[in-house]
Amino acid sequence: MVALDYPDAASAEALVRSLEGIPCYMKVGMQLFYAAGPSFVADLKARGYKVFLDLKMHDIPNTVKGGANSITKLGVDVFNVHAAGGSAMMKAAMEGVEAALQADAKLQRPLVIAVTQLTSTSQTVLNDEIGVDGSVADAVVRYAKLAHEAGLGGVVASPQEVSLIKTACGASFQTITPGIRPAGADVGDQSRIMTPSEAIAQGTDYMVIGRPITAAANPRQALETIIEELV
Ligand SMILES: O=C(O)c1cc(=O)[nH]c(=O)n1[C@@H]1O[C@H](COP(=O)(O)O)[C@@H](O)[C@H]1O
Repeated sequence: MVALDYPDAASAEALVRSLEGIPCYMKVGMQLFYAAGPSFVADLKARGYKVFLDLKMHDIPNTVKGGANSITKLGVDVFNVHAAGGSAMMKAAMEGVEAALQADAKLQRPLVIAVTQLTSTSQTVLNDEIGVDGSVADAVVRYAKLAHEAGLGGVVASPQEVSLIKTACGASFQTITPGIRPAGADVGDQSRIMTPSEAIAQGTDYMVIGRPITAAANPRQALETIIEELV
């Protein structure tokens, strides 16, 4: 999943074109969605791309239900909420999806996933700033179980936690992992990272990769190199 973290549709479109023909999901996050809106998503879908709409909803259940309803009508393949919103909020998201599907049989069912602990969150930040005791891994697994029980299809976590999540929630519970950094790549603001091949070895279902591709001098070559190293 390629993170299209760009300020406008034109720059994102240039990246999409440069990757033409390589099978990957396009992830539209808040920077691009707030600037380019639903029409950019609709355009990607019309051209046959799989789309992960990463808006990380976290609000009261009724508001998230409405948000999930609107997102489902956009026809995206994957979208996310924050597990920290709790079980009622996550169940409300699923209700919003169901209502949209019942109203329009032509809509596809999106995979709804929950963000556990952001991959930028370190052990120190979790304990000393956020004030959550215990290990990051324990906090991630707790959120994963909550999301699983609420009926979601998977979670966003670091590849470091994939095997623990699969053990706790089952092999078919999907893991979507950012925090991917090829050896020697700039870590930036990420904290819990792994290389693409390490993430695959952990059993991740989807890798989310942004700057290692988008900030490269030749993004297509950067993605092809990552893929070549995996096969
Ligand atoms: O939900 C996400 O996609 C997400 C969750 C998380 O915990 N960490 C995380 O980095 N992301 C997103 O994944 C992408 C990672 O981008 P890079 O760090 O540039 O590879 C960004 O678009 C983030 O918004």
